[in-house]
Amino acid sequence: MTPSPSTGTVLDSIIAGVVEDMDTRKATTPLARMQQLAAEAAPARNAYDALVGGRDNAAGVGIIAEVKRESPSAGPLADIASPAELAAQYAAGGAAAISVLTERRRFGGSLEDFDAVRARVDIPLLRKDFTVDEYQIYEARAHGADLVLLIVAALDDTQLRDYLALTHELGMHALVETHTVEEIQRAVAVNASIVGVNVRNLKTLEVDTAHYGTLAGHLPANVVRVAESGVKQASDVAMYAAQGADAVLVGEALVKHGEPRQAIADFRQASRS
Ligand SMILES: O=C(O)c1ccccc1NCC(=O)[C@H](O)[C@H](O)COP(=O)(O)O
Repeated sequence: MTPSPSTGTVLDSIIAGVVEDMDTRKATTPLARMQQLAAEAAPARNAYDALVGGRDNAAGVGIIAEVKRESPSAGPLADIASPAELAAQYAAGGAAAISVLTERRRFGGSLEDFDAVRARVDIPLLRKDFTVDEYQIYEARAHGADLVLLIVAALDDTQLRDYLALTHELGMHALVETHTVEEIQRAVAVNASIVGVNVRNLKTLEVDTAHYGTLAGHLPANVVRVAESGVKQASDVAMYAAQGADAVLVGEALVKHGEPRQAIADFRQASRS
């Protein structure tokens, strides 16, 4: 059975704004032109390989380090004068990939931030947005993304399958984000290869780091397992790694940290057992 798409009020309101903004961009750059730009972009980097490296315990868990200016739950997080410089610090600290929020209204992100980061670092980049239309997937590729976010709660099964197929067709991977056992089952049913469990409930914004451990047993061994959100310190990363996470997505703790490069090195070190 295909559950109805997002019912959470926060998620619904974010998506409504995302669609309005996307329609404005479509008026400037129609789908056909965006498809052409995507086809002309340099080939995507292999984000799957970069993240599966987190299974090598000697290297420590993979860190997906996020460029996040603000959020619906916390408001303004950090005055990021140069997303490119922050990303360079992340890469120097050993991040496996970088996530750049491009949603404007609630996260203060933009494709300009994404472009600045893309121009500066050569590791896989996640275009972190609320994907609800194929246009955004072509757009991500046109801007040099290697990875897009597909939130299961925001998509019906047909969209999930089609958007994952398009992502792969364009040479990218998708981080398929879940929050419940049923959503994991839906992700697995479409053969998602990278599955995230977000410990932040996007309907209530409640964060419970114990939630990853509750769901981890439902993640098949053949997918790259990503624990998302809630990291405050290195011990949180160590906990996710001990529960089988191959990679951990960290936003707030890194953008608020005075030394993000060192923080990532510490996170990776803490996850080695
Ligand atoms: O961060 C939020 O408040 C938020 C609200 C509604 C939808 C999504 C939201 N965040 C997206 C994320 O999942 C996080 O940016 C990411 O996992 C990093 O989380 P954190 O390390 O807790 O900043």
